[in-house]
Amino acid sequence: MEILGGPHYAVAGAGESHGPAVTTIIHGCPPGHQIRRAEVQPFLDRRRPGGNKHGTPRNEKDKVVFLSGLYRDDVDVLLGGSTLGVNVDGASFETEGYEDGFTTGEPIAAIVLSTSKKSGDYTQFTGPGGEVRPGHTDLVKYHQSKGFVDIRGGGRSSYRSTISDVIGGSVARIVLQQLFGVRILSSISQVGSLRTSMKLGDKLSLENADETQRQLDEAEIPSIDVEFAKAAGEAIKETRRRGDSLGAAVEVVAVGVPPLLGNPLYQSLKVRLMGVLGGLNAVQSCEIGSGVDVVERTGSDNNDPIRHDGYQSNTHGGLIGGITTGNPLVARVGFKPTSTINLPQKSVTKNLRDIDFELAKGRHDPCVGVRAGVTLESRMAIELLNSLLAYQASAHAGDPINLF
Ligand SMILES: Cc1cc2nc3c(=O)[nH]c(=O)nc-3n(C[C@H](O)[C@H](O)[C@H](O)COP(=O)(O)O)c2cc1C
Ligand SMILES: C=C(O[C@@H]1CC(C(=O)O)=C[C@@H](OP(=O)(O)O)[C@H]1O)C(=O)O
Repeated sequence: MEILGGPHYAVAGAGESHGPAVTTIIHGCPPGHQIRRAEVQPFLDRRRPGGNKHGTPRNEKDKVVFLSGLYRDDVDVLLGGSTLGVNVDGASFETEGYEDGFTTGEPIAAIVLSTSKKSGDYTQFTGPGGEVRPGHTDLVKYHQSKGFVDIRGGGRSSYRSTISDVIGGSVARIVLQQLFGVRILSSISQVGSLRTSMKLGDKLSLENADETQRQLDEAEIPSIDVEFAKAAGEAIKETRRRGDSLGAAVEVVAVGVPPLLGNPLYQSLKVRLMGVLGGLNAVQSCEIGSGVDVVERTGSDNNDPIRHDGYQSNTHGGLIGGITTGNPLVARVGFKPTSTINLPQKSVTKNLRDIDFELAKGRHDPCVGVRAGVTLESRMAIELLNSLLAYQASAHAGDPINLF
């Protein structure tokens, strides 16, 4: 089953890129946490297509409506904002969504409508004679589903599916911030051969998290290095003009992480984080802490010295033995250049006839790293909250369980 996180905090999603909507259900959110729709929306705004001039020209507003799992006695506040309307069999129905309520522990459902589709752009991919984009899922999905596949916009394989990751991750990070002050940010550290001169993991602290997020939001592309962001923006623009695309690397860092979370071996937080970050669309690498740089070091260079008040450096990236140390969790994720490009390529049809492939139409991201950060943060939040709940369920360290 395709579930993100779990078994304690889990996010299920449904919906294809050109379908009517993306639906999300969150299981296992503990009760008593205030969730305001207006606090979740900004995370979706960072993910949405059309939100950054260096992303896809598809422009979705991606407004979220919450349908369940929240409550408060003051129903005017609970219902005071969004509505959801449908027209079926000639009749119209409209109802309120939840705007501001407390989690009840019941499943939280949410919906985001898809309203800016150009499905005609995908006719060249239709049927057994349909063409295959090298690097996208067209060929494998067609054969895996025995031809019964929604080819429009990449269907379920589209980055659009990560709306669910971001809704589930937003609720998780709000809960983690309310409980421990945890903050999770990301910064683009490389575009093509251009690299940043600074690392988010070296800069981010609980004290500067708000200011750092503001800088990231204002930069040309979300990076803490403003000069790099400008140069990278130019490189992306120029590459898109030539019909090509660029790869990128994104750092994702959590601060305020409680220590001792995570299993030690086969379900360790290292396994799970590398899985969810490394498994995101278009990702080809995921490093923790100093990552691949450790290969060239000696133990004496690489070990983080420890004093009574903690680790004095962070090559380990917040995880030892798959368990959090309380240091910032640091990961660096490498993205391939977008596969759908406007240059001629060698390919096949779905029934394996050789063709010279050329894209007829379409709206694509020229560098997927530009919009990827918030989804990496969300996946990290989901895994962290799941580990926290697992710890609370198994550590027998809490208060005695009393009814009266
Ligand atoms: C932020 C983001 C945006 C993306 N946008 C596009 C896009 O516009 N066009 C495209 O062909 N692929 C895009 N992708 C990549 C595809 O979703 C991905 O390559 C595809 O699902 C196949 O998965 P794989 O590359 O992990 O093997 C995007 C990925 C991310 C992370
Ligand atoms: C729709 C989104 O991004 C899409 C991700 C995507 C892909 O192949 O992953 C391909 C493009 O789809 P389309 O051709 O339908 O516009 C992007 O625009 C989104 O992020 O919500």
